[in-house]
Amino acid sequence: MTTQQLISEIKRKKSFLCIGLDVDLNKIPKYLLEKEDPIFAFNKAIIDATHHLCVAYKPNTAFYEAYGIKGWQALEKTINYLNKNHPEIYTIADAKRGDIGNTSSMYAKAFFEDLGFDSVTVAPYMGKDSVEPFLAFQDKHTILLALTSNKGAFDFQTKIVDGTELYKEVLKTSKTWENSRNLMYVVGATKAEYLAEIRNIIPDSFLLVPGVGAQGGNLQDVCKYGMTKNIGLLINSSRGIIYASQDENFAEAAAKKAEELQGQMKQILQF
Ligand SMILES: O=C(O)c1cc(=O)[nH]c(=O)n1[C@@H]1O[C@H](COP(=O)(O)O)[C@@H](O)[C@H]1O
Repeated sequence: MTTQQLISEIKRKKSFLCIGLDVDLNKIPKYLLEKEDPIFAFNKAIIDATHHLCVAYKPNTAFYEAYGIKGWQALEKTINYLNKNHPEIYTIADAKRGDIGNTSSMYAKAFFEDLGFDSVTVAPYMGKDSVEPFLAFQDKHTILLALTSNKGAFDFQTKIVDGTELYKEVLKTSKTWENSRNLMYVVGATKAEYLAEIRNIIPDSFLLVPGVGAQGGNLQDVCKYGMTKNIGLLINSSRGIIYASQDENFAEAAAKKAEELQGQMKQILQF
């Protein structure tokens, strides 16, 4: 999907919500465990109940890899279900990959060609030649970790290197890479106060902003400092939406949580 198509969908749905499909078998309703594929059954119910409220879904691959071959098959069924039934929805493989060039090319093929995701999250630590193989794919986005939502972000990302914070160096340098127009960036919702300075470096790029909900990030603050004339934000919530209830009504409960966030987004988009 192109950035322009994503912007059009955000305007049409009055939503820049991304729902994280981080499926933990210990947290889903017990009766689903009897199904042939509990993970896919859970995802399908969540997608069916929430697709009109969000513009993106983000399965974090850890939650699938943890269940071996069955988990990977559930991930494949989930992306196929989305691509077939809701091709207008933007899909993010949250895999946080990045390796030497020829290995990164294989990661990119896995997520863009084999699975057919619109985007994948990538760590910048190994530099230009580890990221450019992802950027080479047309109409696919590479979402680079810039300033993450966790406490450990202060271990390296905010350290001063050659007079500037490391995460700012990541933002600046990545703009010089080939096909950098295909970049988006991760900035944690818990770091909203950093967004004004981040926007000085990347005024127009889309940001994936996780950390609203379970991690305590605030939607209004993120929008105040991070929103652009083309919105420029995808706000993710995973646990705060998908585990709203462990009863049979779990999908309805998730939709209610998604609707609360989407309602706030609709208000913000009016101004
Ligand atoms: O890349 C991410 O999506 C990500 C980056 C980051 O800085 N912080 C962060 O929480 N995430 C992911 O976003 C999701 C957040 O989940 P909840 O805290 O349950 O909403 C998880 O899949 C995390 O792995």
